[in-house]
Amino acid sequence: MKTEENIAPFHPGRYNTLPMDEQEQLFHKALEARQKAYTPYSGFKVGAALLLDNPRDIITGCNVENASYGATVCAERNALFTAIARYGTISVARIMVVTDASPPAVPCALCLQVIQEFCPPSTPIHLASLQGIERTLTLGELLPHPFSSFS
Ligand SMILES: O=c1ccn([C@H]2C[C@H](O)[C@@H](CO)O2)c(=O)[nH]1
Ligand SMILES: [Zn+2]
Repeated sequence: MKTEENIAPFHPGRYNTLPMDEQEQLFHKALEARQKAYTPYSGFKVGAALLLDNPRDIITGCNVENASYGATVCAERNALFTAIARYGTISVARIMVVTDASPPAVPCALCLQVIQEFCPPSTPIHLASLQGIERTLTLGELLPHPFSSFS
């Protein structure tokens, strides 16, 4: 698998490093989740894996489409809602998103908006193809100006 170190857009030292075996585990969990995606309409399968702190756990999600297209749920939101349903309060250390696209797909703005409800802007989001991580950006880089009804 590709490691962050050999990917140009990733600058080593920008993020707390994750031991390679944990990074690989997160990637494989996201890949596994992706295989369960229900995508009869787009055929575009997405897997997401959240690495949680306290307790340390990995929660995954896949996209689930619907004949009423707007009822589709993305993999990232599915994973996040699953984590909240399980634990209530969560602390997300990082997020892995896997698709078969290279260059890698970026989470949609709806997902980013939902992620920012529960995660700080410093949260690393790994964007992976089937070969491994291709890019890592923070939530704040991907969504610098989230909607807030209080701003
Ligand atoms: O952030 C995103 C964007 C899209 N999709 C899914 C929804 C749909 O099933 C397919 C095509 O848009 O990709 C995700 O899972 N995550
Ligand atoms: Zn989305």
